Amino acid sequence: MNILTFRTNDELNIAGASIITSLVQTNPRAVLGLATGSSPIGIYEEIINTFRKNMVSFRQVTTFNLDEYVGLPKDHQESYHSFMNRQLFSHIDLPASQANIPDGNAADLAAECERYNRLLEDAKQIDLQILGIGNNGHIGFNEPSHSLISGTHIVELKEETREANARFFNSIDEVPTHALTMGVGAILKAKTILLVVRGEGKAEIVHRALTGPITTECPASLLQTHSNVVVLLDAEAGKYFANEM
Ligand SMILES: N[C@@H]1[C@@H](O)[C@H](O)[C@@H](COP(=O)(O)O)O[C@@H]1O
Repeated sequence: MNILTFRTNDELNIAGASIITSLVQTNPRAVLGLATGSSPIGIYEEIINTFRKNMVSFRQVTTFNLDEYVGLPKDHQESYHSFMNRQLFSHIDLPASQANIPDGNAADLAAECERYNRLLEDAKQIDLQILGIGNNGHIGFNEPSHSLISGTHIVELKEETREANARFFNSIDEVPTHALTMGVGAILKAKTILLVVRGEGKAEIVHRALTGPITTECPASLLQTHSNVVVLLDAEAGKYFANEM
């Protein structure tokens, strides 16, 4: 595992974006796994800057997003469809037909999970998966549990996750109770995983996940079993690693 701590957000964003853009420059048909949340936003901004300088094209890239809320209209400000359009897709040349996000409004959610699993299988392997980490150690929306699910599935969000995400809504009552998420198996199948964590609030959980026991009660701890994980931390999130590097 390659754990990097950055003094400034700019440095972190440039490093994260350059890992992704150099992958796409060398492999224009790369398959990218994308994440929402506040952590990847600065990296997406840097990717857009690189695109605007005509240094990279996403025309042949395929993307898979990790997750989506159930029952939130696609055009709701906080749906992950809206998030991705706002933060990345509307600014680059990725064809809409190659950008995959689970449909949390599908009439048959189980069939939607199957459809998403099939798309992932057809794509063979995600070349690079961007990840954040939840306050409770979740990845995507794979919540702590006594067992984890490998494929895309419906998940009931933990109260603490709804509380953490309530900051994006008018009140916690508006935060959906369920989501569709790629499973931990699909995430770990990615060739490279890029974990991005920012802020003091995440310092303890990211340290526990990467150095503590590997347990389904902290889904991010399973990243320790993957052979190619790059971790980008800001100084605050990385404070417990300071003595170890
Ligand atoms: N489903 C997303 C996760 O994929 C993300 O990692 C997490 C952390 O978000 P942030 O980066 O804002 O801390 O938020 C949500 O719960």
